Amino acid sequence: MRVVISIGGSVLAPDLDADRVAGHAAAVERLLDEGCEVGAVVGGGGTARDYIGTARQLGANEVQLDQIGIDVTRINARLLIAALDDRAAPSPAHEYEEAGEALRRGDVPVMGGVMPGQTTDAVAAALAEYVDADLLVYATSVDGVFSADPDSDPDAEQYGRLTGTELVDLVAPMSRGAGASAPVDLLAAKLIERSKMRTIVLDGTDPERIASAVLDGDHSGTDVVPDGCESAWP
Ligand SMILES: Nc1ncnc2c1ncn2[C@@H]1O[C@H](COP(=O)(O)OP(=O)(O)OP(=O)(O)O)[C@@H](O)[C@H]1O
Ligand SMILES: O=c1ccn([C@@H]2O[C@H](COP(=O)(O)O)[C@@H](O)[C@H]2O)c(=O)[nH]1
Repeated sequence: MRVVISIGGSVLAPDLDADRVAGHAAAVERLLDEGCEVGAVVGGGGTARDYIGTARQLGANEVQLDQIGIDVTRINARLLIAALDDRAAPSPAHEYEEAGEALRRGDVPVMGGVMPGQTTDAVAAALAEYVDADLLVYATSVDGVFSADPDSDPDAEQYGRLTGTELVDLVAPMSRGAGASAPVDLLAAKLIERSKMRTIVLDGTDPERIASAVLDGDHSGTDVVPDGCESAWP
């Protein structure tokens, strides 16, 4: 199975804890040992938001803020690369072709951001489409997609399953400024919708959950399925 895993910065590096990063690398290595091909995309988390917030106060425009965010995602990507050692390509891929070549060589390509105006959610969706992945997993800080932000609305209800179009409709009204938070960004949702990519959004704070979802289909997050698909898996 070929899988792309998007690891939120708030999941991989809410602080600088080597054991946490090593745990995520170990989950990726377990997938490799089970015969999966893995591509990884890493987000910027709270560190990116802190830098973006400070630069916004200094008058930076949104593209400049996005560029700062991209730099932080690439630093976080380097942490995962360090933990994966010789199983990863040695530096974060800046382009999908570069990532695809690493995957063909048998290395794990690790990407951060690539261009302003989006988040690493979209990078992961584009990489998954580019490499014809069988599965895309978003490991984020909440267990799936909810009817409202579960961090601020106690009545938010989790969706067990959504179609690509339902996901697009849900995230379309959400903020798109640099550093914004959403289960996935709008471009990612549109790429998932058009590629009919089998996608899971789950709580990835325990990296073993990511491995279980990929290897056993065992998770408690949200499945995103192609439009018109009645069952969880096409
Ligand atoms: N409808 C919703 N369903 C799920 N999460 C939502 C929703 N609306 C807002 N969110 C927020 O989205 C956040 C997850 O996205 P966020 O981009 O902040 O983190 P991430 O995926 O770990 O990536 P990173 O921290 O790198 O940006 C959750 O913490 C949650 O508060
Ligand atoms: O391709 C990209 C990826 C990211 N950004 C900017 O970085 C921050 C942090 O990324 P997250 O994926 O949200 O952790 C994001 O909010 C964007 O401002 C980008 O511009 N392009």
